[in-house]
Amino acid sequence: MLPDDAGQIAGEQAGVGHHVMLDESKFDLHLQLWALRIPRELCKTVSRMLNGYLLDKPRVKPITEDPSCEKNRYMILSEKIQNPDLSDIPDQTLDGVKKLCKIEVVPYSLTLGYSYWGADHVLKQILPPGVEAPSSFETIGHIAHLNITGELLPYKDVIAKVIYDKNQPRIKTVVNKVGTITNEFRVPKFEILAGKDDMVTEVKQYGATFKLDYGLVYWNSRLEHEHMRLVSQFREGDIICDMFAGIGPFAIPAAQKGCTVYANDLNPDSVCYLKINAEINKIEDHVCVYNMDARAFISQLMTVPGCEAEPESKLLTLRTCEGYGLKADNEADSENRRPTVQMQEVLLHGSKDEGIESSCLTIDTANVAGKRHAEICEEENRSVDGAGVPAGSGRKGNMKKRMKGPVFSNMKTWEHVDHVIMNLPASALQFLDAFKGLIQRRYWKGPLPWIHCYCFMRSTETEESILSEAESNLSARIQDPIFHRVRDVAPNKVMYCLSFRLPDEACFNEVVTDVTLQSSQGEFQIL
Ligand SMILES: C[S@@+](CC[C@H](N)C(=O)[O-])C[C@H]1O[C@@H](n2cnc3c(N)ncnc32)[C@H](O)[C@@H]1O
Repeated sequence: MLPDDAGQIAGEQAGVGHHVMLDESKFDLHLQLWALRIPRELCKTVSRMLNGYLLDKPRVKPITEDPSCEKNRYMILSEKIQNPDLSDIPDQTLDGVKKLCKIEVVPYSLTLGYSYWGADHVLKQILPPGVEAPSSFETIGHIAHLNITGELLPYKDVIAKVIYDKNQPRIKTVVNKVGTITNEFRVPKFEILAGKDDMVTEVKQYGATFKLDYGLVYWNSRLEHEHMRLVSQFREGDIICDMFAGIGPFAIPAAQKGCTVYANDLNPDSVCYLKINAEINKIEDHVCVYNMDARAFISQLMTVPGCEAEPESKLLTLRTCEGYGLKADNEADSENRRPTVQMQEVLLHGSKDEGIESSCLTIDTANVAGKRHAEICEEENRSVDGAGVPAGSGRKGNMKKRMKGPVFSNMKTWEHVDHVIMNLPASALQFLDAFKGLIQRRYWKGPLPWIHCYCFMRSTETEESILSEAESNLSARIQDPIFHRVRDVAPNKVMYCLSFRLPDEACFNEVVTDVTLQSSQGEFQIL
């Protein structure tokens, strides 16, 4: 199909070594054809009559302008019509045409160039025999993500150029993943191979829009179905904690569904885009964004703040002291009764983020009213320790915004949460220990949360071994675990979602937490 010297393309280009150039002219295929000059008004009828004898090539129209006269058209004949006497066409067909008009045969040259051929075809010519062209690439907005390794590496630039050329204007940037992901934010390193150096893009998933910098945050379009599968299990009004939220592919659709979402990520860039996405999708009132380690995050949400715990604490302090033969110091200063997990800076601030800083401050509690009847304790929460309340920069303007109407701080996450999402498959199982002794029974209302913990299962592992790891980290038996196979990540590695109801014994802390007691020798804490 390609011109005679096309066979040399691979050899020549491979010979250049690590910088393979693409000579587009090598792909030109010159065809010497015949065409009929036909009055334009007869073209439709004649093309029906000549069905099977006209040029039949994808993306090439067999009827074209006659450069010498605009009243006529050229009808390009197929390559199989070799002679200008048209002896390759049956007389009967030709007679039919002749009855309509005089037939004039003209030579027609056609060049099918580089732009004509598809990417697969071009790549096949470029790569040496036996070297397989990349069959597909991941698309993230305007970015094409390639994973070129091994024997294809010397051809990476030329492959990228072909993919760019053949997919523009949709694809504007072609990148290649470099090395394996080692950083905790799960962001690969990329090199830009073709197109513009612009990693900020937008993707759509089930009606939600996500803006992201593909070079700075984690994103995997292949998880789209999983995001939706999980969110479909949530109900309007549910309270969701997303411990590893990324830029929000669970959090945003959950909020769109009317859930109240506490979304956290350690990567400040992910958090920045999470807030932007909450804004873009107009659900900033339903998403409260945190930027901290997942353990600290869940601990902070589940810890009963001092203002709530105080009366109980005093009572329990007395009881405990009886048990331990200690004298309670009910006058112990309020500082010491604070939860051991301290409030951390949550929202990004600075002028850049000002517009979205109030994103979690005006939640419509009507949505959750049916499920939660939280008392308003906003001021106390803030003044004592603010657990469960996202901290702002402390600037006056923000405080003002916070005072308005029903807010996220009305929520008492230490009383109820419906679902916890843990999508950090490489290590989420190890984070399950964060739930040990976290929830206080006397404050909790309703069933314990569902935990959706993502993990990888290697060929040496089984559902039983994963479950046993989860149980060991929780220090509790898991009842009725549900394993959902998410996707095959590598030949011997499968991503799973392990869902289970947090077991009672994993989390309830019967003994007083964070209550500082005074012994005769001095002060100590029971944890
Ligand atoms: C596999 S990604 C999942 C992101 C998102 N849930 C999704 O489905 O696209 C894991 C995320 O966890 C974040 N992460 C890693 N370690 C963390 C930690 N210790 N605490 C909180 N977030 C963490 C990373 O920055 C990353 O965005």
